[in-house]
Amino acid sequence: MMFGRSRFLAKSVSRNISSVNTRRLASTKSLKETIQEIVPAKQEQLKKLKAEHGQTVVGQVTVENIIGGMRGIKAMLWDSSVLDPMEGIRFHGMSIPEAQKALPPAPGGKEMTAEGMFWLLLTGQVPTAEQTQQLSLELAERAELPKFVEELIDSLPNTLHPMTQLGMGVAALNHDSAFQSAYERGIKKTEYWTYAYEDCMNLVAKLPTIAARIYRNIYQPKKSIAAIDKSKDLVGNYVNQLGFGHNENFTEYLRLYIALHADHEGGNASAHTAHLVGSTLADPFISYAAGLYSLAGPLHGLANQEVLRWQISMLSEVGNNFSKDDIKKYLWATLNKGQVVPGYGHGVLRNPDPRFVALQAFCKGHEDLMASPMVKLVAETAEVAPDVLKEHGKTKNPFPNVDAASGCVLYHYGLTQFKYYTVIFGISRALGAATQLVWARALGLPIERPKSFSIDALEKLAKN
Ligand SMILES: CC(=O)SCCNC(=O)CCNC(=O)[C@H](O)C(C)(C)COP(=O)(O)OP(=O)(O)OC[C@H]1O[C@@H](n2cnc3c(N)ncnc32)[C@H](O)[C@@H]1OP(=O)(O)O
Ligand SMILES: O=C([O-])CC(=O)C(=O)O
Repeated sequence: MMFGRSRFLAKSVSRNISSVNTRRLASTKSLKETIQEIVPAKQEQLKKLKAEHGQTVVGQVTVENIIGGMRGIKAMLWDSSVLDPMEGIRFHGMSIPEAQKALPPAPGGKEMTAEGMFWLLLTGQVPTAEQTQQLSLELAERAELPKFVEELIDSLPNTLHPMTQLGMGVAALNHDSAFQSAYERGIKKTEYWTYAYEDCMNLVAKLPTIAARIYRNIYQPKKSIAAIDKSKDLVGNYVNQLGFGHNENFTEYLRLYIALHADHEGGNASAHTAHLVGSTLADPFISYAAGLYSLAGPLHGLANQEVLRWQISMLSEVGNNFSKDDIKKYLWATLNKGQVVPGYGHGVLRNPDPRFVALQAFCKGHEDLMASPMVKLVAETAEVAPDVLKEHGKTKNPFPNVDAASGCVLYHYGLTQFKYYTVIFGISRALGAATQLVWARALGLPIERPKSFSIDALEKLAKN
């Protein structure tokens, strides 16, 4: 039944969206077979592009671009998603609502899944329900951690930030890296991607197991962790191991959350870091561990923890019967202290983030969430903040980003430990980073190494 429905939707979606020549409904092939089939054509496309248009100018670089963190410079190759400043993210050309319609849900669910998004990012194709279920099983079979990684995580003090712990656990997985050992053996460059793929599958499969262990160790140390259930999808198992398996709404929310945060083109700090480290031929585990530490900064992924910290403190000041005026005053107090309003602004976006919109739509579809003071406060803050930030006059984008919305539902459902929130983002971003790591090796992309300038050299260049 689901097979037919998703097939129909996928066909209509692929007719409506700008085409990439690889997009079509996936066949009955496995994920690896599907990628294998696409690799030669992509390699050829890139080779031709370089040979025929290698010298085409795509933009100019100003002194401001260089001083301003390279924002605005178009300088990265990233196939899986593109961010439009006004419209937001598209995954292989597919907007968020289109992906929500096309990607098959988990059995019994409605939301798109991590597996469906991973398949779309890696292949540019919409998988069938059977293919995503097959992928779920494959990931579940890879989910178990090596004993020494469990012991490493268990040995960490519960005062160590969950993101620091996550990065350590992920980096330690490189003990068994297929890529690293194949490189040491001396494999051909054309074979790199298959070993990178093997590591990336293990990375995606084991990340939630590490993340759940960290949660239980820190916040529920006396409870045992559920075993992996091979009949569940990646998020189903993760939620179960977190101890929230009884709450289907929570599971569905995390499916949406993890699919939505997966990829945000190449230049965001976490994806870019993983790509940069991977370009040295470091294995996918240490490449992504580096990406996780980039995600752990408050201007990037850690903003979701900061949002909740800030909204909790606002709620304790304004009380449950708050007015828009109370929120406005609190916003000004934050700004007047010289602090940023967490969850607002963006390096590229110039409109409300469609991921924020999708998460808010989830809340609107659930009565219990609409009755939650925290969910209500987050929604009303988003109505008030843009005008305040416009009046404040600094930020180029006064609208909410995804981090403004992501934590309030977790909080409502009882995952109140906001220092943990970025870990969930980290599980998701692996899908995009892993996609790039596989394709960068398949396309033989070189080590990344932009040129830098000293202030004196720039000054001289500008004066001449
Ligand atoms: C998943 C994600 O990573 S989404 C982003 C998550 N981060 C946050 O929500 C943190 C709050 N937001 C910010 O700090 C910023 O908007 C960023 C980091 C996201 C983008 O930074 P930039 O590209 O430098 O933003 P922009 O060019 O608009 O900044 C101009 C000025 O506005 C300020 N500004 C930007 N956003 C905000 C904000 N939310 N509140 C107050 N001031 C802000 C900047 O600090 C900067 O001030 P300065 O001139 O004194 O240095
Ligand atoms: O695109 C960015 O710079 C930040 C962001 O929203 C993300 O990485 O999801």
